Amino acid sequence: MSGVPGVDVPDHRGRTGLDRAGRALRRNSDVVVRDVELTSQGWHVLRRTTFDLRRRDGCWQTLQRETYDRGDGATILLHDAARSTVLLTRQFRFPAYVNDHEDGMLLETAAGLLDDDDPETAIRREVAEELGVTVGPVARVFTAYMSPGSVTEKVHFFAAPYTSRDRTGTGGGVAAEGEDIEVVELAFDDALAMIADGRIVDGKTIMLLQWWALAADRRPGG
Ligand SMILES: Nc1nc2c(ncn2[C@@H]2O[C@H](COP(=O)(O)OP(=O)(O)O[C@H]3O[C@H](CO)[C@@H](O)[C@H](O)[C@@H]3O)[C@@H](O)[C@H]2O)c(=O)[nH]1
Ligand SMILES: [Mg+2]
Repeated sequence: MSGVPGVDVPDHRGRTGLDRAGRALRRNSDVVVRDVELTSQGWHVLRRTTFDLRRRDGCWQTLQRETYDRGDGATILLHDAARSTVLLTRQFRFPAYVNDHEDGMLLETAAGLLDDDDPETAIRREVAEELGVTVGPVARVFTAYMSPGSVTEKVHFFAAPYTSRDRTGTGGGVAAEGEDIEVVELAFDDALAMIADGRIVDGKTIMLLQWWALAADRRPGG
């Protein structure tokens, strides 16, 4: 078959070859990729991959798995150790709203997709766009697959100090892309309490706040 958007002719975002991801993988001799089908190329890409997997008892089995590919992302915890505050975002998230969240308004650390940037460049861009903050040095914290059974995305986690002087813009996100982001400053202890009582329910945000709590003993004046 030819003339398939995203496969051999450009789709609405100019992409081709979207069915090729994974075909050449050889790193694991217990895995043989048989086929990759493009099942959807909307904003992001959904594939169905058929592969053989050698089980631990040596028997081979054939599996099909759907994989959602939206690229990699980055996120950052902005903290003011002197005032014991953190700077977060609040915005509407439809996937949470459609899955039981009361109003879909989620508190999160600033985050975004890398697009074509390296993780540090991307997170500086997102912090400026979403929080209106110009950050100095950022520290790499860790990198994590957030939903490895179905989503390819790796998220690069960062942390950086901020002060009120670094709040050089208003933030809010890119209105032309439909973003409407409230900048929310919280006392760190309140943020931890909000994890416990369910007012903070975003995974990356919980990870970074708990990392910051665990690191307290190692901080000057911690
Ligand atoms: N039209 C359209 N635009 C979309 C769509 N999906 C994403 N976008 C555009 O892509 C932008 C994504 O904004 P980012 O700031 O780059 O990403 P994010 O949604 O805030 O953060 C994502 O990345 C984090 C880290 O990787 C994730 O942790 C978080 O869950 C989230 O998915 C949106 O503002 C929007 O313009 C879509 O289906 N349709
Ligand atoms: Mg974002």
